[in-house]
Amino acid sequence: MRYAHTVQAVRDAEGALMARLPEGALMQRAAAGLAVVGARVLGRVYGRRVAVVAGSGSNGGDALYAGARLARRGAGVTAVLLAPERAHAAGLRALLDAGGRAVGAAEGAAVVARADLVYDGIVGIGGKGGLRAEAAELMRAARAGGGAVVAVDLPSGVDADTGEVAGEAVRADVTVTFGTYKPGLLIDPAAELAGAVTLVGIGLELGAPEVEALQHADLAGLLPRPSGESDKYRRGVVGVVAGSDRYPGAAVLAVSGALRGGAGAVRYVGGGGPAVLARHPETLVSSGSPHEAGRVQAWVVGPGLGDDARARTAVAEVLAADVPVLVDADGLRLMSRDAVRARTAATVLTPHAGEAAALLGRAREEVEASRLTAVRDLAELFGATVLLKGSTTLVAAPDPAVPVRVNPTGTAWLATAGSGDVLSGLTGSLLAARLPARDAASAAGYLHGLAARLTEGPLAAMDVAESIPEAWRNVCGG
Ligand SMILES: NC(=O)C1=CN([C@@H]2O[C@H](COP(=O)(O)OP(=O)(O)OC[C@H]3O[C@@H](n4cnc5c(N)ncnc54)[C@H](O)[C@@H]3O)[C@@H](O)[C@H]2O)[C@@H](O)CC1
Ligand SMILES: [K+]
Repeated sequence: MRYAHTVQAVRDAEGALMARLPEGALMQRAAAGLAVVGARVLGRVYGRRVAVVAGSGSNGGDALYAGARLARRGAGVTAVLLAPERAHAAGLRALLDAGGRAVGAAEGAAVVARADLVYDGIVGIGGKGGLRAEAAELMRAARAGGGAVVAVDLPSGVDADTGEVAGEAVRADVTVTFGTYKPGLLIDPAAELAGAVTLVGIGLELGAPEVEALQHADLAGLLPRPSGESDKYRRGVVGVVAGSDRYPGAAVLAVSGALRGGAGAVRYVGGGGPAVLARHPETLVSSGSPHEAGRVQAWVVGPGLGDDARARTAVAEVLAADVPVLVDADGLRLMSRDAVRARTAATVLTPHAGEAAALLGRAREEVEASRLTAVRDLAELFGATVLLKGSTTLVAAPDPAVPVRVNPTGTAWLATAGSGDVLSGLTGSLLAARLPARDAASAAGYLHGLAARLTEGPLAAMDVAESIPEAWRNVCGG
């Protein structure tokens, strides 16, 4: 698991550790890691040009000490001080002692433009709001110059706790973060600015994370494996209420996701039966109402369902069932909040940003800019597990004390019609296999993103479904 903690949690852990360590020890650990990564980025240190853009806080101090380490190895290091009178005094002294030099911001543009490596030590977890004009201009010159930009702790200008970007922010090639990931390094729009993120341990003892990201090994532990005694009911039967005479494709895609999620059988209910059977003859198809379809251990309702009276009744009926339910797409528009809140079995909602915006009464842009807030608010409002789809897919549990999961897999090619239908079927299948809601949603998001990556390049939604078994093998090793 990869964990991300809030600024407050980092500050608390830092305070506890600093009380036991000699002064400056933590900063030296941070600077050592920063210099190692800088040297790796440079390849050869001796004779290379390094610029250290330093603000007034400890973030600048880390960068100045790292600059001193590289200067001792023969790099030509110049600090560009944004607030010369408030620069980290001991860090600056170390750099000058090691043979580096320092200039003010006015001379900085030429320095960063020529540098092979630029450290962004403008602000770290103490930063508020976007970059100020002078810093923004300097970092634009750095990018135009073509040297590698290495952000110290996080790209300056991004919000560490939320991943929001209020104004201009640094676009880094590499970010070296200390002690733990910060939510902003994992959640867009900020995550996209962080480049490749390296974690440097500094010995912090941290409590519960704010955000976490599953890794391969976590997933292998979560996914169901059939045993010798498994029959279809033990493995779980998932019911899919999706598609319609007009939109049979969504039914086919949701069923194809469900068939590859480890459930023992898939029941399909709705008007898309002939299309489903043509593609997936193993499906148990019926055209009546959900309650007449026979036993299921979980329901998926909504993709391509339309919004007529029959669709509305089907959503209400499924929500009244005492088994886990996933609601997607049209189902999100047709469901009643009271009906969702009244449920005792798990509910999973899987909106994209536009659907989340409609449910919250916010603008879509606001949801995209503040994804962490949006997913938490939705989970609380509906008392449900919410998977918010998008460039960084997030999964929140109704209990705000539970960490939000951010999906580390996926590709921009996934933004294609029907890929959400596959995801809903896959998630429903894992619910039927009795995974808890948050695990089912985050494991499905992971497999779905991995399956898309494995198809390498432009893809159709059915390609994603067909790559799920390979993604599963990739995770579980067979
Ligand atoms: N917390 C920890 O455990 C450790 C922290 N370290 C470093 O210390 C950093 C935090 O240091 P600080 O608390 O001094 O805070 P920062 O260095 O992040 O920034 C605070 C300073 O920047 C100014 N500032 C805030 N927003 C600004 C903006 N938008 N533009 C320009 N200036 C702005 C503030 O007035 C303040 O002077 C971490 O990010 C990390 O780099 C490391 O030395 C290692 C240990
Ligand atoms: K920074």
